[in-house]
Amino acid sequence: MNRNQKIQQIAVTAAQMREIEGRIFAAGMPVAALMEKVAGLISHRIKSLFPISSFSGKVGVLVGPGHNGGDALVVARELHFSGYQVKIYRVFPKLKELTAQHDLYAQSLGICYVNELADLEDCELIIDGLFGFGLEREIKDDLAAKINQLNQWCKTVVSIDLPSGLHTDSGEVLGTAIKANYTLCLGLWKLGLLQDLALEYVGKAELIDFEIPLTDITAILGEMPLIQRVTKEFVQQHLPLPRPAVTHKYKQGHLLLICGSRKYSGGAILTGLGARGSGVGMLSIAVPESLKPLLVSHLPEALIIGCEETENGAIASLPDAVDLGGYDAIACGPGITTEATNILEGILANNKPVILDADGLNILAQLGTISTLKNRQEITVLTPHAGEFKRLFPDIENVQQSRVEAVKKAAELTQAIVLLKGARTAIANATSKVWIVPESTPALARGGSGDVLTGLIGGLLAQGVAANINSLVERVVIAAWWHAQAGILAAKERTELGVDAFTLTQFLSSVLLHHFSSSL
Ligand SMILES: NC(=O)C1=CN([C@@H]2O[C@H](COP(=O)(O)OP(=O)(O)OC[C@H]3O[C@@H](n4cnc5c(N)ncnc54)[C@H](O)[C@@H]3O)[C@@H](O)[C@H]2O)[C@@H](O)CC1
Ligand SMILES: Nc1ncnc2c1ncn2[C@@H]1O[C@H](COP(=O)(O)OP(=O)(O)O)[C@@H](O)[C@H]1O
Ligand SMILES: [K+]
Repeated sequence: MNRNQKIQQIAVTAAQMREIEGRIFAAGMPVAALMEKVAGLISHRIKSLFPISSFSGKVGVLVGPGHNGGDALVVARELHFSGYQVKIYRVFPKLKELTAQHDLYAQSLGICYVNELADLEDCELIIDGLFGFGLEREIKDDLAAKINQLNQWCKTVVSIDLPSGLHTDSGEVLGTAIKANYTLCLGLWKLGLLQDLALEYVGKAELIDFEIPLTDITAILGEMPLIQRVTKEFVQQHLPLPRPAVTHKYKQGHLLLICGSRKYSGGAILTGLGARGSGVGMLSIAVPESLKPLLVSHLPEALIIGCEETENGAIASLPDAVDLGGYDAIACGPGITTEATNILEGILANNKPVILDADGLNILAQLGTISTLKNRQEITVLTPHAGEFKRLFPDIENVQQSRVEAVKKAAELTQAIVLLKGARTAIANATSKVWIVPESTPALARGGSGDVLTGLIGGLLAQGVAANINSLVERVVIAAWWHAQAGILAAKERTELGVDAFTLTQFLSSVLLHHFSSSL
């Protein structure tokens, strides 16, 4: 794996970034030299994103009191030298020493300084250098009002490091925050940029690599950082590809899906199609007897097991002939309704990897037996969205404000793999490792797309079990990435409104062709 691939996998908190920078400075790198280097890279990127020939060249630069403001002043100077018409708006009279020096120099060059935010209204491009990872307190009063005013303007805004006002770790808005079109994140991805709460503010985000030595990164984060961004390279490493030349269907995993009811029949089909997309060797689907013809017509390759039904058309029991021990993995939940309680108890008592979603999770919450999950010998995967998560873990607070912390706690509590769905899905296991899927699309915010994910996870897990892979969490992680990428590809072809769950299943193999065709 090359340097870029390695650093793309890392996400850091403000405290970790400070420690990493501290090592660089302690090793002798002058702070001023680093600022010059970093801001040089930022200027270069801004010049290529917004060539002076492509607009009026009028740029407003917001300067805060710390080194984020220092970066902004160096950028202002470089853009000025390149012919842009730069106006600097310094928001605070008091500046950190290095920032103050750049401020003096910019003044000496005759760069225009303005006294009011309103004086930047004729600028087409705004550079946000108010706060970076040093923001400690809420933004209030006058400054908050100015940021809100700026957000009302239809300007292109580039934020340095992160949009000013966002909490570096949680992505929470501290009072108010700048809505950026671009965020140029410096050195290493800040965790907050990967949180649902931040997304409305971040715009397109990219990493500006200023060559932090890998030794300094590993000294603080370890060889395997506890929080990882899921990258294409990671996925490629863990996909069940290429298949062994000599194999047969049972060696490629046998997955049992337990899903559907008279009321929710489509969920069973979508879960089945998600599993189909995984390439799993054998697929069995247990549904209420009356759904059998429907399932056979949609998934002719699957073994459809008709089950006795309750009066309301939910699965009452699995046929005696079904031996749960005969499957590599069992996924249960989509559309089963909360009547199927005994089914859930049965599969949890069985020692096979289990994936629980939707009503499977709701039953678990009703039973109040979440704490018994930690006694299971085999892995359990829980895939809640935020609502299901709150029902399952009522004692874990602030789920949306602190998704990474929440998912970590849930995994510790249950010793399960917990996947918290969202715009930036986060997955944790009992060793406190967290993976975040850094790219997705709101096109997926539609009924049924979660069912597809359950089937995909199930199929990848079953293949992993059949292949005797000793760590299976990666299979869950790659399923979440694959699912999100299918949404992205489908949205590119069909627009964000064109990605119904069935369509999503049709894009699963396109993802592999799109990203990995050279090695398939
Ligand atoms: N040292 C360097 O040369 C480098 C600097 N970088 C830049 O430096 C930034 C971090 O710099 P700093 O540690 O100076 O922090 P910031 O520039 O993010 O801001 C900290 C300053 O803002 C003040 N402050 C915090 N919250 C406030 C609030 N709500 N209202 C008013 N004032 C508030 C603090 O007292 C402090 O003076 C990074 O985000 C990045 O832009 C690095 O990325 C690259 C290397
Ligand atoms: N705004 C969004 N951006 C990206 N992905 C989203 C967004 N909203 C939902 N998703 C994804 O869509 C899926 C929805 O799953 P879920 O809520 O279980 O729906 P359902 O039960 O109807 O299938 C999840 O994988 C989730 O991560
Ligand atoms: K900023």
